[in-house]
Amino acid sequence: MHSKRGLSIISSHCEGEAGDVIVGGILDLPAKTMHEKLSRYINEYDDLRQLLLHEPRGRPEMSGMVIVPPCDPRADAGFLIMAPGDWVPMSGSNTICTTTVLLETGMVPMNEPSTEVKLDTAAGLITATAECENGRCKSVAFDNVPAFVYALDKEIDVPGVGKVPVDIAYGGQWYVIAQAKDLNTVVETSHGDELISLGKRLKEAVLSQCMPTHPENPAICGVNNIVISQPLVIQDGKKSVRHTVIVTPGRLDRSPCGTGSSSRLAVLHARGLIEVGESITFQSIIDTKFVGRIRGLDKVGDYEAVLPNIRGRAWITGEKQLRLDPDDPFPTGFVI
Ligand SMILES: O=C(O)[C@H]1NCC[C@@H]1O
Repeated sequence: MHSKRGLSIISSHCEGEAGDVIVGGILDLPAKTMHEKLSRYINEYDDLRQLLLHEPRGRPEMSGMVIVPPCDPRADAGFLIMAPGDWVPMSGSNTICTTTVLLETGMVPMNEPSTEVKLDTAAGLITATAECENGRCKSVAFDNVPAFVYALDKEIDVPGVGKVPVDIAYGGQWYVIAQAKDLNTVVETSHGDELISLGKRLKEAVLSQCMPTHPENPAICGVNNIVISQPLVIQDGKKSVRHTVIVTPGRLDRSPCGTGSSSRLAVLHARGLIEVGESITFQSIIDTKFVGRIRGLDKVGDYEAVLPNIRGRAWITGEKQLRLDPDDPFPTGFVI
């Protein structure tokens, strides 16, 4: 076997959402901040993202993480997130996958019954706490970066639907949140193609009207993904909401989406629907769950922000050595 490139990968999934964690075969690109490091990887290693995530090696329904040295001295490790459409500053399901891989492979020492792991990301420092038993992570809860609302009830003209109110919020990535009933749809897998098409149209329509921009880092701007939601339900005093997230360039998140759920915590708090310390269950389109909680309040620039905590579980699914044959006609894969 002759290879031009090789990557060592531990594969995993978090609540159904696949995340491949690259543990070897890619060198660090030193930088002062993780966001600068992310920019260097985008400029110098985007071929590796395409190699891993595009067909025939990858598929749109997965992400890839690169473990790198952190820039913040408080962190145990850094990681950068490759999505099928681009690189993103933060991801919830992938934080849970990465924490699980770091602890279950011994890259970060595991302590039972719980281990705290500090992870440096391009969005900021994340603290993950894993409940550990017999060498395994039984759950991972992470303190996300502050989440805040950019707009509530913004009227958007969606082609083929008409005017619908949407919320726009940041939770580590930028989200547009719409109600399924306003789009004449339901959050069910049988409506998958329709949900993806609506998500793409919504994203384009929002971007033609505004450009959400992070006040502390203007490079974090635009719209990453779309949340389409069923109404919030209160049963026996417990709050839950079923939603799906249309991830760029157009596929459904299998998990309840940690950054999307964080952005929803900011919106729910702004609407007076959830208090600090209260929990809410976010349910994905395949019925998997994250538990979200607001652990406190903060400010980001002039925006009132909430401090989200998101809990879920990941499982390691295998190990692989990805190779690039010098004669392979698809060194950066292909997208259909
Ligand atoms: O949990 C999340 O934040 C995400 N899952 C895949 C797409 C998003 O990054």
